[in-house]
Amino acid sequence: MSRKIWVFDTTLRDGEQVPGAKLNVYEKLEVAKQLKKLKVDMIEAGFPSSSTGDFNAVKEIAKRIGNTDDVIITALARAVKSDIDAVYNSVKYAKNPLIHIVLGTSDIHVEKKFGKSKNQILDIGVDAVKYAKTLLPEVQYSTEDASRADFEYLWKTIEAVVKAGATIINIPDTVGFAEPQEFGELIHKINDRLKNLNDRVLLSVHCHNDLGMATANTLAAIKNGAEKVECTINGIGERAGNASLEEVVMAVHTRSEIYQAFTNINTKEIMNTSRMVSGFMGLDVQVNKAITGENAFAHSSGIHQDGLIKSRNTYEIIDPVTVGLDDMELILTARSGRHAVKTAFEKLGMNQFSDSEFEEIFVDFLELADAKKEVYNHDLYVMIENFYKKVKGNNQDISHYSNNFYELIDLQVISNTKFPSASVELKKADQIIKGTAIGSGPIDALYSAIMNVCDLDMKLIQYDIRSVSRGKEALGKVKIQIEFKGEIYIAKASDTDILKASAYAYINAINSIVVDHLLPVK
Ligand SMILES: CC(=O)SCCNC(=O)CCNC(=O)[C@H](O)C(C)(C)COP(=O)(O)OP(=O)(O)OC[C@H]1O[C@@H](n2cnc3c(N)ncnc32)[C@H](O)[C@@H]1OP(=O)(O)O
Ligand SMILES: CC(C)C(=O)C(=O)O
Ligand SMILES: [Mg+2]
Repeated sequence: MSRKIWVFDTTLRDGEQVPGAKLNVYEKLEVAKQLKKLKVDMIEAGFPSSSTGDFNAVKEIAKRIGNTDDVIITALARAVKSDIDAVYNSVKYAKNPLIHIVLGTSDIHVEKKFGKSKNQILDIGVDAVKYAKTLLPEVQYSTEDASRADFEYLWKTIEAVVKAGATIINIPDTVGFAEPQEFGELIHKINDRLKNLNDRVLLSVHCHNDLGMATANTLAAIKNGAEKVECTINGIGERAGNASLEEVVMAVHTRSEIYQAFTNINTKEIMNTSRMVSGFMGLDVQVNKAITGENAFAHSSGIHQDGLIKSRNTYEIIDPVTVGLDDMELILTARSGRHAVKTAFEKLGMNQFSDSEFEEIFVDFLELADAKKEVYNHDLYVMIENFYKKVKGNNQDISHYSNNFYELIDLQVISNTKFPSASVELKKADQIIKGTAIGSGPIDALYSAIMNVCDLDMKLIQYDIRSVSRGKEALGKVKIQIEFKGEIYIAKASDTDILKASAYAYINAINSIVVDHLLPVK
């Protein structure tokens, strides 16, 4: 029988422990609002005793996001009265508040961190739970560093805090030391004893990714009786991060026959949540990251693209729509094969060529792809038009399409503190068009100058630049998102000159808009 797995999101507490990822109260509220849309069961909103700012953020989240029955709001406390008071005084505004207490259980923590005996630490933990219970009925106890603790002491702690009133027992693999088989066995043993002791207490896990096994350990725990999992969006968190929410949830969703479980998560909100967290925290998502990485649903090699065109399940185990994307992406590169290229032409309504003509076009395609890395739809128009010009003397219907695209001829950008300015020269059909602009910075000036030339009402909503190689000749890779008439256009370009890369990316986006909205009717 399928059972529910409770999803506890700690992006705003463990996730926020990432250096530089600190959010202000407004950003925390926005993320919490989005987590509610994602339908997580519990939100750990912060560590209220750490600063007045965090106390206020937790309080606002409790008031504004915790005001309905469908979400539990919690925050973390040490086994210290003032920390517990801070949690209580901030989460108490929620409809369903929970106090979360953490205290070490391994010999290393007990002896080295606290310099106390095991019995002393046990008493501190029990007293903390008893005190928290005088404030709220729901109390979670985290046995920090449980995976490195002596098992009988760990169990003695669990038994004592459950008797003191803890309603959730959380087993953390605090330093990501556990291995899936071993962690599964640990959870199995605890689950067995816990169900005999008090079957209303929820068994939870919290895994870290130091050896890259946070997701695997969390899933092993689910198989062995864990009822609640602690995760973060994009797997962010202390050091190598936590179990990634999207990976755990999509594994349970995709392989439910193995886990015999389900979660309440609205998977269609996964990408929105990932992008918001990455944007606010300034933490890029690794391109090949499972589920939320830029390439997770992008296919670029010919054999895969051919398989996908014939039947999507050849290389696709999750429909991208399930996680909130529009569709899979077939990226045309020099590794693409004939099936993918032909399909791309067909999608643009260009399939009037014979097989032998296509072979010639495909040679041109490979030449362009080798030079340009990624080939866009507007490149296909230009390519086909050039082909017909070459072989048939420019008398085909489609020959007027490329007259609508823009090409960069030259640019000059002056960056100074007072008036950063740019001038550009673009080509459209046989015309050379020039534009100038000032801006708040060099890229703003450059993009304003191009926009003046193209006269399109579009909005730049994201601009990312990164270096993709080392040294003086390093390539700058620019990725942008543009909004035009409510649609989002993503475009990329790379060049050793970052201003040129920025301009090429912008012009790629503009030409994609032209393909969709401004080409003459076929
Ligand atoms: C595994 C985890 O992720 S745990 C959560 C980690 N998160 C954080 O640390 C949140 C941010 N932290 C902070 O703002 C601060 O460290 C505070 C407010 C918690 C404490 O600040 P300070 O009082 O200045 O103490 P400091 O951080 O230097 O040292 C920690 C103290 O707490 C004690 N402590 C650590 N964990 C616990 C615990 N779970 N229960 C009780 N005491 C604890 C330590 O032994 C040390 O005590 P000592 O001063 O008697 O040696
Ligand atoms: C507070 C606890 C659950 C924690 O973050 C850890 O042990 O990693
Ligand atoms: Mg942690």
